Parts: sequence; structure tokens; C-alpha cells
Amino acid sequence: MSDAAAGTGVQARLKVEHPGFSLDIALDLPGRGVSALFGPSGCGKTTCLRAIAGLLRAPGGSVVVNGECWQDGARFVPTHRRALGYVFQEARLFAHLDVRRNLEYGIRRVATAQRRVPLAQAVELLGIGHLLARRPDTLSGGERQRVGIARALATSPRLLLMDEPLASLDLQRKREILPYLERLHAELDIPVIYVSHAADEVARLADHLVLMEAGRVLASGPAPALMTRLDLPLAHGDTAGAVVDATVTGFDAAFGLTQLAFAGGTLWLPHGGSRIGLAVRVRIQARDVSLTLTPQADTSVLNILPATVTDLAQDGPAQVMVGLDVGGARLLARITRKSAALLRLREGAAVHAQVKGVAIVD
Ligand SMILES: Nc1ncnc2c1ncn2[C@@H]1O[C@H](COP(=O)(O)OP(=O)(O)OP(=O)(O)O)[C@@H](O)[C@H]1O
Repeated sequence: MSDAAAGTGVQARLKVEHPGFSLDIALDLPGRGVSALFGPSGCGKTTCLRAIAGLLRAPGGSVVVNGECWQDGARFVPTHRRALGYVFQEARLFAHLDVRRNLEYGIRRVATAQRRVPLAQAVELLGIGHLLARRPDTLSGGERQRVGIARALATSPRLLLMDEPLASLDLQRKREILPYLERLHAELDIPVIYVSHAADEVARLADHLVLMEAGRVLASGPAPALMTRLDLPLAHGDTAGAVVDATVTGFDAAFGLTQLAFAGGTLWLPHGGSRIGLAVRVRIQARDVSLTLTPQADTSVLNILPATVTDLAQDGPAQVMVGLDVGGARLLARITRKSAALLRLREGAAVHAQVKGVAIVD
């Protein structure tokens, strides 16, 4: 049974007209996990979130969240009656209230019976317990954003909308906040719609992906599959990569390495995963995968996997993106066009993938 038929998930049909721009999309998103709306600036991501929130009218549209109808025909539930949390690029905190009062402010409008995320849990998840007595102007950008997210969560939303929550932060702060977002994802059963135009964020956080272009949906589906489709934009450029599911199978304490098993074999990576049997999601960037025709013995690369070339696509003037089947798992390798020619790579070719970098993302 589909999510829609089961009364779960987020279904939205939205048409919005702005001068010189029209949004016309149908979304059918899973009822839990992170769905990322990804696309270039101006493609309509924020317009879409605002329409789902009811901040913007989309006449004739419909919005249903886990079976609860927020808009359909004549029915239009105003934003303040929709159980949603909205996190913006910059946390909009009240400057005259300390962090605790900022958090409590959001909760007051939620009826006691509907409070499903206790304040203490939101505080703990975002790691802001030590900041409760502070005023917003004494917080760093990353801390403010964590408070903003905790405040949205503490209202026990049925849907969390996040509009580029990391966009205003520098790389250091982004790195600081991403683990908290991953925890939310793992520990809370609230669907999240996450707007981003950063491919690396999407790779770390998204379960489901909606690729948008000029007000339309280009493709929608499970993130790992869409990220590696060579006919779609995410599978190109320096940040392209694959995400695969793996399990921790061992540790090499002497060398500080963790062993993972995935459909395509075994991977070693420095320090990751806390216990044997743990399910993890790993990201393997296309630029960290090189190809050889015979397995190399005298190489510093630990992870060498037999693979079959499934497809190739030009990626800029000098590079080629190579799609690989590795025991049923899909990886990408970004190599130079010259190397592809020298190795005579074509569909069906048997190769060995040398995987230089593996990172656990979940
Ligand atoms: N209130 C408005 N009036 C007129 N045009 C608007 C309005 N809001 C948005 N637009 C236009 O609609 C288009 C989509 O904007 P939107 O903010 O949804 O894009 P986006 O994908 O979120 O972009 P970004 O990644 O830059 O935030 C843009 O061309 C924008 O200029």
C-alpha cells in the first residue's frame, strides 16, 4: 500500500504564480525521515515550503500531512493551526528573552495533550542545556540555529520544514551542527522537509530526494538512487558521490581501523562505528574512487573492489563520471577523460575500484 493510501506521508499539489515564475508540483513524500528539496537558486524551493506552511496561498492546491488535511478545495487551515515547525536560514529568536524563555514561548500555544516532544528532549537532542540562561546576542551563529531548531521541535510538530538551516553558517559551524541534525533524523519520528542547494548536506541527511528545476519536479525518489543517476545533476561535479548501507563487522585496534561489510564487499575506514552489528550509512565520493583494470598490490589504498562499468557520462571538459556496479551496490568514479580513453572503459567493462575515502554519515 502506498503512503498516501495508508494515510501517512506528505502529499501536496501546489500551483503558485509569481510574475515571471510559476510553481507547479505534486509531492508524495514519506511519513518519516528527511526529504530534501534540492535545486538551483530560484527554482521554487522556498515557495514550495511557504505554500505547504500556508504562508502563501496556492489556490486549488492540496496539502495532507500524515492523513491530516491542511488544504483541499475550500478548506484552508491557517498557518497557526497547522502543527508545523519552521526553521529559517537564521534563527528568529526574541532578543529580550533568554534561551529558556525563547523555547517556552513556542510551547505555550500547543495544547498539553498534543505535546509529544518534551522540552527536555529537544534541549538534549540539540545539546543546548548549558545555554538556557543566555541571551540570543551572546550565542554563536551555530548555537542560535540549534536553539531555533529546538524551539521548532518543542512545539511537537507533525511536520518540520527547514529552509537552508545551515546556509548562513561558515564551514566550521556547519560541521558543528550537522551531527545534531543527523541525531534528529535518527531519533525523532517527524517527517522533515529540508531545503538545500548544497549537495554534501543532501548526501548526509536525505532519505528521499526531490530534484527541482524552474518550478517543476525533475525527479523524486529514494536519495541513494537519485544521487547516482548520471542523467540527473547531483551525479556530476566535484561533490558527486554514492551513499551505501553497511554494517560494522570488525575493528583493527592496532591500526585504529573499522571494518564494514556492504553488498559489494568489505571496506576499511579510520575510527567509525561504535559496535559490531551497527548499521551505518557511508558516503563514497566519486573523486575518491579510481579505477584499474587489474587489482593493484603495491598501493596505499586499502579498499579495492571488483566492479563492472554500467554507464559513463561526460562531466565537464576533462572528466568522465563512471557508474559502477559493485556486487549490487552502486558507486561512482570521477576520472579524467584521458584515463577513460587509455583504459578503454565502456559499459560492461570489468574493473577494480580503488576507494580512497569512506565516511560514515549516519
Ligand atoms: N513574493 C514574491 N513575488 C514575486 N516573485 C517571487 C516572490 N517570491 C518568490 N518569487 C520568485 O519566485 C522564484 C522562486 O523563488 P524561491 O525563493 O522559491 O526559490 P528558491 O529555489 O528557494 O531559491 P534560493 O535557493 O535562492 O532560496 C524566484 O524567481 C523568485 O524571484
